[in-house]
Amino acid sequence: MPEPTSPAPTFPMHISVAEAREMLAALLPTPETETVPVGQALGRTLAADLQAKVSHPSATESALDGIAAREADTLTASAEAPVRLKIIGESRAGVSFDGEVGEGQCVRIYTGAPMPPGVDAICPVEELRDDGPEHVLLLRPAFPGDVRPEGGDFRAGETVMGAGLWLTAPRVALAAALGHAHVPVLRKLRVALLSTGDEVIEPGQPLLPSQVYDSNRIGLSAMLRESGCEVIELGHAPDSPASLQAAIQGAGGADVLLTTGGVSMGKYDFMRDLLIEHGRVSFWKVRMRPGGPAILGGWNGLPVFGLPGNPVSSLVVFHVIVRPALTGQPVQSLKLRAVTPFRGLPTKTAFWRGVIQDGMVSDYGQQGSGILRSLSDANALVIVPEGGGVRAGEEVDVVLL
Ligand SMILES: Nc1nc2c(c(=O)[nH]1)N[C@H]1C(S)=C(S)[C@@H](COP(=O)(O)OP(=O)(O)OC[C@H]3O[C@@H](n4cnc5c(N)ncnc54)[C@H](O)[C@@H]3O)O[C@H]1N2
Ligand code: MOO
Repeated sequence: MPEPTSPAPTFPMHISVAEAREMLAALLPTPETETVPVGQALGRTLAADLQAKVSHPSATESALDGIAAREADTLTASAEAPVRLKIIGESRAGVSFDGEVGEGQCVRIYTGAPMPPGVDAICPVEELRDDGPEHVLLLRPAFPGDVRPEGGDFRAGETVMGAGLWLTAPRVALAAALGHAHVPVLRKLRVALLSTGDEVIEPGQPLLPSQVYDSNRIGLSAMLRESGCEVIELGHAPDSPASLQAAIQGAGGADVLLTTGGVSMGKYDFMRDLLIEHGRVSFWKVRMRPGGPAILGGWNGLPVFGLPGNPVSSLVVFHVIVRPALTGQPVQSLKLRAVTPFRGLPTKTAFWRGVIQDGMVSDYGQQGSGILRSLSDANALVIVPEGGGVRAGEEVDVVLL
């Protein structure tokens, strides 16, 4: 049965989630590179490979607080027959011991301190007894394994981080450890955001019958910022072609416009016809639930992605289509055992909300696309492929929310 569109659709319909993601990504510009202080690089995409400017550790060092000795001198040490060594100095992080350690000698050493020449092993303080001011008794042998070799983490000149890497907090720390005060990153994508609908009002205003607070715009704006984007807030437009058109014109300078609402079949859903008349439609409808009515098109060269108005649908479409396209980072899924069954749909991939507990996932229960509290209570999307279905006890693919 063809969809009741007017004129007859000349664009792809009912495409797969992967196709939708690829088509959106293909319309986005490749952003230029800019340089930012490493402390401000969180959530950005690395634009070039990063080489280590230094080695880490910069010298062979101790992993423990104790004494540094020659392993061979300590092999017979035990609680019953301790080995006695002479302390000839101290090496601590930042202040190394310059002399050479000879047979029967040791130095006090602390975690991160360089190993003096001549020693190769560590005995920790827990296994030592003082024997006068200048000697120490070892209750067990010193171990070479408690030494961190120079360059054991990375070596100067080595390429440690690759272009395209998403800069998480640990990766920002690594870039700093490599010696980079500034890092090259892709410019933030500028994403214009518009919510639509006559019934949608700002939180804080009194709610009249049949109105709803604009939660989508707040949630999408937050998710965009989490995804390393610059958000151009276009606010909200009522359901009329003229106001939508005026609002879309306001997206000048953006790399892409995201809208929410007005993409389905209702008399007041204008997004599709507006794009058909004034722009272009790349696809309408994705074989997924929730989120089926999503639309992609263009308006005077500006890519326009219309998310459905239902709050859960807009979140799910953002998670599995928009975010990966904007960030270039794939959707990460893991396999978990299902506690409850999850139904499949014959012609759609289902993304059901789930709750992960004790390493297993169960159905959140209420799967309606308007159940907003599920976005807070659930912590996973359970993916059931088209025509599939999951029985309790089976493994299922899960995306963390
Ligand atoms: N006859 C059909 N009806 C519907 C179909 C269909 O295929 N045939 N698809 C359904 C599906 S699936 C979805 S999803 C929705 C999507 O519809 P729209 O994108 O046109 O969204 P609206 O009708 O504008 O709103 C739907 C719902 O969401 C609330 N909403 C809208 N914007 C916001 C916002 N910014 N913050 C919070 N809540 C919002 C709105 O009040 C409605 O309750 O269509 C189905 N219908
Ligand atoms: O996405 Mo509609 O997304 O099934 O309510």
